[in-house]
Amino acid sequence: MGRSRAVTLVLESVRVRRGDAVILEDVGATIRSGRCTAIAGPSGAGKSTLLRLLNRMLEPTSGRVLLDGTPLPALDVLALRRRVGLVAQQPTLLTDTVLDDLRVGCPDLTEEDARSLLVETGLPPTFADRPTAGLSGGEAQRVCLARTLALRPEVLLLDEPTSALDRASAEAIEQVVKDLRAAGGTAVLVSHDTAQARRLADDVIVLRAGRLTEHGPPEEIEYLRAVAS
Ligand SMILES: Nc1ncnc2c1ncn2[C@@H]1O[C@H](COP(=O)(O)OP(=O)(O)OP(=O)(O)O)[C@@H](O)[C@H]1O
Repeated sequence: MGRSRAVTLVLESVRVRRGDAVILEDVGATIRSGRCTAIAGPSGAGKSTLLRLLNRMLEPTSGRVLLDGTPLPALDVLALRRRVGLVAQQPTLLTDTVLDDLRVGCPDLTEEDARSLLVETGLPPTFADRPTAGLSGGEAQRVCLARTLALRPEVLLLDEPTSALDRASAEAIEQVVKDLRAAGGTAVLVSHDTAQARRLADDVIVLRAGRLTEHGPPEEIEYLRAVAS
């Protein structure tokens, strides 16, 4: 499935507050098009928060996020979320069967395409017929990934996509990221798995306590050396 084109996301002095708590402070970064960027850092550093800013699941308290130079609030939010698809750590399934779920944003998706999207994410094609109730966390997350891929996003945002998976299933997800990149798409991946970040990422952003402390190619990132997995 081809994706239309790669896009660049820019964060400008982004700050996120929740009550008195500062979750992100003065974060500035350019997420390059056609690349895979991994967001790394300790638990609670603000990684998921940063990811959610990139398709307006969350608004910054101050600062801006731009897509190809346009501030996100100037774009239609549903169109934005089709272009910049987020697969959350806690997946939400919306309908009764997997096939219906894959068709939520894409009603014309053929059964054949639905089954091949499932295979892409490491699930058997027969999964299309399964009820969504009772899926495991890892299965539900992969159905959400397949649902997002059905929209052919230009940017794929993945929050810990393999933390609940065995090695073979995780490899399927890593292949999805590689294929997207090979097709010119952009991926942003939150991962605690530093070996995975080294395998997949062209660029790594490190957050610590809400601040961006490192940004560059994996071989230059001290955090990946310090926290080897
Ligand atoms: N709605 C909220 N209200 C208050 N604090 C919040 C809220 N959402 C997130 N936080 C806090 O913001 C901080 C960053 O959360 P976030 O989920 O972005 O971290 P993370 O780096 O993705 O963590 P993990 O690796 O554990 O998933 C955490 O301390 C979290 O408790």
